[in-house]
Amino acid sequence: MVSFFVEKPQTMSASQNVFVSETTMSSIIPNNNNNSSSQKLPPGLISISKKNLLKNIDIINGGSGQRINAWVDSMRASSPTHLKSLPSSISSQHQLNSWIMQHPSALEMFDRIIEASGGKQIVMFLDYDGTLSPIVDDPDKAFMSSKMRRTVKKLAKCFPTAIVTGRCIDKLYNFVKLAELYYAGSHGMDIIGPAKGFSRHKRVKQSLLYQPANDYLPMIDEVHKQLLEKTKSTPGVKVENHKFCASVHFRCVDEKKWSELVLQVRSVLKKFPTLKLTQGRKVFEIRPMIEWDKGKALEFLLESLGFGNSNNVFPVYIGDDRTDEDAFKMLRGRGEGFGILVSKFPKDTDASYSLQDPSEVMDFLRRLVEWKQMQPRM
Ligand SMILES: O=P(O)(O)OC[C@H]1O[C@H](O[C@H]2O[C@H](CO)[C@@H](O)[C@H](O)[C@H]2O)[C@H](O)[C@@H](O)[C@@H]1O
Repeated sequence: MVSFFVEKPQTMSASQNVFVSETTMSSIIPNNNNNSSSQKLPPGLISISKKNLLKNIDIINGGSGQRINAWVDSMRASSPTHLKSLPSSISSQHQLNSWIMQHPSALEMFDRIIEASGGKQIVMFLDYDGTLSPIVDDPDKAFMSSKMRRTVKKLAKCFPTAIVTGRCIDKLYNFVKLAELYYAGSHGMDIIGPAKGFSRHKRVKQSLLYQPANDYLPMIDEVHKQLLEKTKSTPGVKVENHKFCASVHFRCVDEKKWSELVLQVRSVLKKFPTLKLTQGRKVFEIRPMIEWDKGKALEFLLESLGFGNSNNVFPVYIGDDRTDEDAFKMLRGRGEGFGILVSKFPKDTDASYSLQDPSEVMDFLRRLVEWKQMQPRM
């Protein structure tokens, strides 16, 4: 259930408090909150196989120690560098090589990628944390290097470029400071287009494109407040308000305290049945239970750019996180463009290529800029 390499991203529903493996969805859980046993899936409601439902039934009924352990296992698995999450067989060079063969380096395959784009309009989608900036302990210090900023600025001159992130746009903009980009903050629930004016230091007014979770604003404020209060006794925890979602970081929480943290988070979420919980890199993400994610944001942006029904577009999405898988999957489904996973470790992914870290991301973006600048102007 929790092996990092074989499972798709997991979602924990706040309303039902069950683990849901998105790979095994088959039948639909009746919505306990409205006593409906209808088989119709309301927007945002998740489905789960009967087998998994039975397996997780004790969570619905209050949860046992065993289930709390499942949460903790999943927290361990959220970091591929965590030794306990690495099945021993994966450590073999053979397995590693075979993963790399399936997800070759986007740098090494650069020429083939350009060939595949076949003269179509390349549109760039970039995740922020772990993609444009290195992962650090303090989320408030996840600075982007000036070299990376200059590279992204040049990239945006060559191709429409968007940053798609779990962070809220204001916090993200403080790091990126590029008014010429599209931004999809709060996991794509806050989308804005490039500003007309430019300012390096101040966020100038940008055109608002889309906010599908507007109704949830007061609820996110409230859940953020309650999470802060509830978790304050746990050393190292960090709770962030990202406007349309909230994050509870456990990167700096002693592993011995993880089950305590799970209980704290769960006790708050029980009161918010229309919020769901997903997991990123050593972080719980609390999000509205609506059918919207980074993949939907990508699709929305392509449509806004005029490529809704066009086959003359080649979107490239670069990201490192479980939440980026929604965008990778969307691209696979559309059959155009592809995803690039930023990871040094094998992961189950819908991305086609890989890059090891943000410095390789920068090299790849630079090569794209150089290639574009060498093309004859149309
Ligand atoms: O979609 P992203 O741009 O990748 O944002 C996802 C989360 O990123 C941040 O957390 C991650 O980066 C932190 C700084 O390096 C790190 O300390 C943390 O462990 C990572 O999970 C951000 O703080 C979260 O709120 C975002 O949801």
